[in-house]
Amino acid sequence: MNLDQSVHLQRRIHRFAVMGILITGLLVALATAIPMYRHAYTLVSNSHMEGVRAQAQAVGQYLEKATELARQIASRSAVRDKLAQYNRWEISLAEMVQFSAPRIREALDQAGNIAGMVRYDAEGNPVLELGIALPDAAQALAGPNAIATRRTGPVTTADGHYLLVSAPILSREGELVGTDVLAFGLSQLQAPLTLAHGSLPRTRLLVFNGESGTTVELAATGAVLRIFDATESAPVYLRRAVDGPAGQQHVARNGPDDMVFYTAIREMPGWSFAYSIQASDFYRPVLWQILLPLSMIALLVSAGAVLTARTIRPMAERALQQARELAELGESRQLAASVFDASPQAVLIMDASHRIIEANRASISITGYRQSELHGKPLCETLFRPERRAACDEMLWQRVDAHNGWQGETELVRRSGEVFPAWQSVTPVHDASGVIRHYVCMFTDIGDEKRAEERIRHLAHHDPLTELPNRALLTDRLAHGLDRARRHGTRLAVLFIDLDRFKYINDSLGHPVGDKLLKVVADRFTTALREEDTLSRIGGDEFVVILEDLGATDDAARVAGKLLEVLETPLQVEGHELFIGASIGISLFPTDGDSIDALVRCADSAMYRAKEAGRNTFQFFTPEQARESRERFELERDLRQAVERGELRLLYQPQADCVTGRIVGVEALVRWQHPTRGLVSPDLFIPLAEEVGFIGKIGAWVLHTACAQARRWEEEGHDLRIAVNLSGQQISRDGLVELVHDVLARTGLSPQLLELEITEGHLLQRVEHCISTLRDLKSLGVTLAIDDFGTGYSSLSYLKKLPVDRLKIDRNFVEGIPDDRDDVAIVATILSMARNLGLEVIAEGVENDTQLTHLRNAHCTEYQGYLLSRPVPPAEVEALLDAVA
Ligand SMILES: Nc1nc2c(ncn2[C@@H]2O[C@H](COP(=O)(O)O[C@H]3[C@@H](O)[C@H](n4cnc5c(=O)[nH]c(N)nc54)O[C@@H]3COP(=O)(O)O)[C@@H](O)[C@H]2O)c(=O)[nH]1
Repeated sequence: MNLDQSVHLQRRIHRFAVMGILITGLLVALATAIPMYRHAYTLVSNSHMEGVRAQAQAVGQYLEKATELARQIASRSAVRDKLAQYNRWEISLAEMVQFSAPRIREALDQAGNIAGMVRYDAEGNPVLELGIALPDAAQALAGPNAIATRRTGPVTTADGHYLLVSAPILSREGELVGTDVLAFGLSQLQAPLTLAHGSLPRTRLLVFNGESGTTVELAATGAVLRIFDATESAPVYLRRAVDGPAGQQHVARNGPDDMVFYTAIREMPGWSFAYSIQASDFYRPVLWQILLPLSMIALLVSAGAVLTARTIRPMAERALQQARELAELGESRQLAASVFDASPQAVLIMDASHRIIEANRASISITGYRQSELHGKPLCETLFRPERRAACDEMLWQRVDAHNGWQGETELVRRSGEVFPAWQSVTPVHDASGVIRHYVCMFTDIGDEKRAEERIRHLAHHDPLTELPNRALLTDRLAHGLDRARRHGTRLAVLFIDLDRFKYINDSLGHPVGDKLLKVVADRFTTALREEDTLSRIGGDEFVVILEDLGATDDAARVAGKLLEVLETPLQVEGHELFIGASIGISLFPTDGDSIDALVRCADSAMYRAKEAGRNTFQFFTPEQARESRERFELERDLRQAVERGELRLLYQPQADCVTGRIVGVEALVRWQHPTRGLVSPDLFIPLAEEVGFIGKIGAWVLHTACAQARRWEEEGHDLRIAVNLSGQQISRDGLVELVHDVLARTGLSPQLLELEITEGHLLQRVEHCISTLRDLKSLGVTLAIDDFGTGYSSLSYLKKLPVDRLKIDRNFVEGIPDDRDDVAIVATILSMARNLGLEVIAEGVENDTQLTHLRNAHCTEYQGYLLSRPVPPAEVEALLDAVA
C-alpha cells in the first residue's frame, strides 16, 4: 500500500468511526425512545382514562343524586297522601295544591339545585308546577306507565339547559298516584368538570344520554356549547361507550386533531361520557417524557462522536505520520539500496567479526569474485595478498577501531591474483549504545588514475613524439649534473644538435614523415649514447645531449662524432630513403659557463658555427663566441629596460612623389640611444628583441610614438602618411588589431594616414593567418604595404589574395639600376605586377638622380632614400617640408 492509499484509508476509518458512533447513537436513541414513548403514552393515556372515568363518575353521581332527590320528594308521605286523596276525588285540586305546594317548595329549596318541578296525577295530568316552566318532554315522563324513575335531557328551555328526572309517587298501598318530574340545571356539573380541565383551553366534555339519545357538549368551563337531540348526531365512540369498554380515539379535524377519551357512566346505565383535548396537548407530555432521555442520549452520542473524532484524529494522524515515515523510510532504504548497488565505488559491508555480508555490484566487477564467494569471507583474506593478510588483520582493524575509521592508498588483489592500486576506506558502524555492529569498506581501483598521473608526469617531462626528456627535464637534469660536477670537480658537456635540411624534408614530404624521421633519429642517437647520458628534444629538430663525468674534451668530440656517424646510414621512413645530417655545437662546464642558460646558449651558438662551417659537423664554443655571447646577453639585459628608461628614439625618413618631388609620407625608423654604446641600429636589436620575446613592447611604443607625431603634423596641416614597420612576431601574435585600434583612438590620428609595413618574407611564412589579420587591420581604415618586396619570390596569384595597397621595392634592386640588367628587369616586373593588381609602388634606397630618373621613367610613383633624406628627427622633417613647399 502506498502513502496515498494509506492516507485515504485512514480518513475512511476516521469517517466510519464517527459515523458508527452517530448511527449507534441513533439506534440506541430509537431503541430507547420507542418503549419510552410507549410507556409515556400509556402513562399519559392512563392518566386521561382515569380522568375521564372520574369525571364520568362525577356526572353519574350527579345524576344519581338528582334521581335520588326526585325519588325522595316523590316519596314524602303527606304530600303523597294528599295526591292519593285528590286522585280519589276526596279533595280538590286547590286543597291539594295548597297543602302540597309549601311542602314541596321547602323540599326543593333544601335540595338547592332543582330549577323547577311539575307534579302529575296518576293519569299524567299536571297538578302542581313549581320553578321554571318545564318543556313538553316532561309530560312524556308522567302517566300511568311511569312506574320507575326516568331521566331525559338534557333539554333546553328559555332559561337554560336542564336534565329532567321523573320519580313515580306511590300510595301506601303501592299504587301509582302520580309522577314528579324535576328539572336539574346542568350548571351543577360545572364544578367537578372544570376542576379537571381548567388548564386545557380546547377541552370539550360530552355527556350522552342513551335513553333519550341526547348529547350535550360542554366547554371546559362547564358552559353548555351544544346539544344534539338525535342519537345519530352523537359521536360513534359515545354511543359505543354506553355498553362498550372505555377507550380513547384520535379524531382528525380540519384544524388541529383531537384526542378523545370516553367511558360509560357506570352509575347511570345507558349514559356515556367523553372528553376531548387537542391531540398536541395529549402528546406534549408524552414527548416531554422522552425528550430528556433522548436529549441525554443525543448529548452522550455527540460527546462520544466528538471524543472519538478527537481521539481518532491524532491516532489517525499518528498512523498517517507513521505511514509517511514508513514510506519515506522505505523510499530512503530503496534509495540507499540503489545508491549502494549503483555506486561506482566498491562497497563491502562486514559484520562485527570482519566477515563480508553485503557486496555491491562495483565490488563484484572490481574484484572478479561472485557474490556467493564474498559472503562470509574475512575482508583481509579476500582483498589482500597472502603475505599482507596478517598485517591487515593485525593493524587495519586496530586502526579502524582506534580512530573510528581509516582511509588510504593501498594495494588490493583481485580473484585472478592481479594486484591493483586502490583507494580504500574502512569505517565502523555503531549501534545506539556505541557497540560496533558493522564495518563499511569502500574502495576504488585507482589504476587508471595512477597510469594517467604517471602519463601526465611523463608528458610534463618528456617529448610526446620521441618520448625523450623535454626542455623541462633537460633543465632539471642539467641542474643536477652541474651540482654534481661542481661537487666532484668533474667536467660536463652540452651538445646542441640541429638537424640539417630537416625543414626541407618536413615541408616537402609532410609532417607525418617529418615526425617519423625525428623518432628514428632519436632512436639512433639513443643507441649512440651511454645510459647515463641525457638525450632530450627541446623542439622541432633540436636535440640537446648532456654528457656527465667527462674525462677529456675529446670525449665530447668523440660522442658528437658518433652522433653524426649514426646518421650516415640512410633512414627508412614511410618508404622513403632519407639522408639527413646534423650540426652540433658543444659547450663545456666549467670552461664556457657555469649556468644552464649559459651552457645551452654557448652550445647553440657553437651549433650555428657548425652550420656556417658547412653543416654535418660539430664545433666547440670559442672565446670569440664567448665574447659575442656575453655582449648579446648584456644587450638583451639593457634592451629589457630601454623602453622604461626612454632610450628609444624614432627617426622619420621622408617619402616623395617621383614626378613632383612632393613629400607624401615618412617611414618611422627606430633607434636605441644606448647610454654607453651610443646609437644602436635596429638591425642589431630588433632581431634580438624578437628572439627574446620583447618585440611586442618595442613595437607598441613605436606605433604609439609614430602615430602621436603624425597626429601633430596632421594638426599642423601636413597630411603626411606615416609608415610603421611591423615585425613578423607582431603580426603572428594576437592583439595586433586591438593595439592599432587602441593607438588610433588614443592619438586621434586619421586611420588613412597610417601605413603598416610587413616584410614579404614573413607574409610568405604564414599566409593564411596573415591574410585574416591584414583584413582586420584594413577594416580599421589603415593602408598596408609589403616591405622588401622582390626578395621573397611572391607570385601574382599569391599577391592577389593579400589585401595590400602598396609594394615597396627592396633597395637591393634599386641599388643596381640602371646598370644591372637583372635589377632593372626585376624592378620593371614589380612595377608591371603592381599595375596589373592596381597597387601603388614605392622604391626604397634611392641614392642618386639616375636611379630616380629611371624609376620615374618606369612609372614608379613614389620613392624613398638618401637622395631625398636620411632618417631624421621630426624637426628636420618639418624643415624639409617647408623647403619643398
Ligand atoms: N620591426 C621594426 N623594424 C624596424 C624598425 N625600424 C627599423 N626597422 C628595421 O630595421 C632595419 C634597419 O633599419 P634602418 O637601419 O633604419 O635602415 C633603414 C634606412 O635607414 C635604410 N635606408 C633608407 N634609405 C636608404 C638608402 O638610400 N641607402 C641605404 N643604404 N639605406 C637606406 O633602409 C632601412 C629601411 O628599410 P625598410 O624598413 O625596409 O624600408 C630595416 O629592416 C627596418 O625595417 C621598427 O621600428 N620596427
